[in-house]
Amino acid sequence: MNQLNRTVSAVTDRVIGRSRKGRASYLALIAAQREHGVNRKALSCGNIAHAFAASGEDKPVIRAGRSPNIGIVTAYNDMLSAHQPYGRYPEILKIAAREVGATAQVAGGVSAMCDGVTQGQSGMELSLFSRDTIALSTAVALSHAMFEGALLLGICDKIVPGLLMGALRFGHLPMILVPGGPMPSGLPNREKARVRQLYSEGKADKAELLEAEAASYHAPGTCTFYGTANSNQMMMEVMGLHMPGAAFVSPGTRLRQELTRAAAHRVVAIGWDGDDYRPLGRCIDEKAIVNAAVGLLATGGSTNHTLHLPAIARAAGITIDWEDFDTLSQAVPLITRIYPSGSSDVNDFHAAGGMAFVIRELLAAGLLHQDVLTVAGDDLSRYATSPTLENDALTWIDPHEASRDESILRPVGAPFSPDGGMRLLTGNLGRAVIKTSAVDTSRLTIEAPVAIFQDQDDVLAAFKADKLNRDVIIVVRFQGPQANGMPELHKLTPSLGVLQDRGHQVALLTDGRMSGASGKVPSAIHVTPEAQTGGPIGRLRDGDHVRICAVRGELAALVETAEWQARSPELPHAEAVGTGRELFAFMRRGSDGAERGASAMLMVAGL
Ligand SMILES: O=C(O)[C@H](O)[C@@H](O)[C@H](O)[C@H](O)COP(=O)(O)O
Ligand code: SF4
Repeated sequence: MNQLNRTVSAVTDRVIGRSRKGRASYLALIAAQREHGVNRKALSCGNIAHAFAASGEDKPVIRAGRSPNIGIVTAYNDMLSAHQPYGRYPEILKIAAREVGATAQVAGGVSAMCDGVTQGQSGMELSLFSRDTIALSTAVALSHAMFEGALLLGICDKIVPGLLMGALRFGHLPMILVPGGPMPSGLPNREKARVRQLYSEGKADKAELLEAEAASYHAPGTCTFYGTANSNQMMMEVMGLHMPGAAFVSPGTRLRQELTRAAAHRVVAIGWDGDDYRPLGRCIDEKAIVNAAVGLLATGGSTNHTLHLPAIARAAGITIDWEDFDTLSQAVPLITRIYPSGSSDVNDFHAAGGMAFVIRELLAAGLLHQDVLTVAGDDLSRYATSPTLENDALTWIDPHEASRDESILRPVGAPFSPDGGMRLLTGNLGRAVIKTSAVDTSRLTIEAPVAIFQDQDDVLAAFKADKLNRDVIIVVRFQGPQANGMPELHKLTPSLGVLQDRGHQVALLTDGRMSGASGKVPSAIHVTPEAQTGGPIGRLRDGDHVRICAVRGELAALVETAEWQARSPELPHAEAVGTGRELFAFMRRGSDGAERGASAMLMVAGL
């Protein structure tokens, strides 16, 4: 085992120290759940009869109660191309469970929003809190207590974080995440983005734009850019919660089917009464959380995980913050370039060596904890191998060196960038996050006058009216969790990209979010405290000069101190209604700050 990198070790110790109390009570909870919780043996005859009434050919086995019964929590729907393949998974998993003398039942379904369908629409204001809704639905599913293990079917943005946040509260159960894989590559992401920029300038019409979009998003499977969904898949590998190498194998292939089948077999093998019991709550410990952050930084993953990883960690009694990301970022090199940080997509990445290469490189450099509890074993190097079929049987091999493409994957010793490009910004405007891996190095410091907006549509109107054709920092505020649910403002990307391509110094400053697919325009996002709670971003006035510097980690309003202190922030905005937003008012009002993960559910639960 390689010597652990000093920074990774120090951050891990910091996280362990900070989490000591929370983690101890969490481990006590899951131990108590296992010993005295409501488990199948504690259910009444009536409870169990209701549970197996419709179980068909599995009824005698479930009724006898002597074989493991696996709960399937599924995020299937037809809105997410990534989740569409899940429609057939319950049947596949039930058959696979029977092959090892077990049974499986769908414990429950969870909601799943496609952020691509809601991007730029009012539905996006439900997106972040759909994560906690998924966590709540996961708890409802598992509260049937009929299960000695669970399989979690989820891939996209808020779904994996939500599934884990809910499932961790049943962390005494062994669980495996079961992915579906990326859609085949269509129109390259860069070409799609080019047509979008042309359309935003009126140089392409709606028919051309729809043609490009439909050629890019064209089949079942996850979108092929490296956004939050595919960052989730990377994280599940480095946290050891998938079957090794399952992340980016294509849907509808024999290998995908065998990996899905193997997950059902494996969750039984690591189950309740076996001698290889691997409960989820022990797999997700401080080392796994730090490994997830390292994987995110090394691959240029989605900024959304600076919200989701703290939230997942809290559900396991662990606290990680933006200082930890920032410190790790200075020690973890960027070793992959996948759109928006490069021109290749996840299929190219997978074909070039993919996660097996990344994990092998990071382990060899001591940047990942190797001695971790995973669903596949006690050594993360299991995930530095690639699944394949040999004589029709699933096996794992060392990744082929030959396929490595230096434009996509680099060794730790010769990275694309010496740092992971996820920085913490601090200053008199509060704290924010900026991702630099997709930003040209000439744009890491932007100092310009601000143009203040309360809504992304107002920005687009100003752009169309040619009012932004200059050096400018676009401020979109009242976009935080308590204001309107902290939507992604990714719809701004094409227009801001046009301004940047015209040679202007352009940046975005917001208490909202960006998509994991956003990239080239420097954006200081997740500003906390948010405007809605009186945060200093609310004091900015049109024309103020602001400096955003990702090199020094600075976020500063260049306003004379006395003047700055004398200003009062803009008053909180009225809450929107429509598209169900009023139903999420309790989550907005109870939400804590972005750096804690923006969750009323966790905050009120005292987690
Ligand atoms: O964080 C993310 O990765 C995004 O939320 C992503 O899931 C979303 O779907 C984008 O909106 C897709 O990109 P386009 O909107 O550019 O198609
Ligand atoms: S990656 Fe985004 S756009 Fe694609 S299916 Fe998932 S949520 Fe929808």
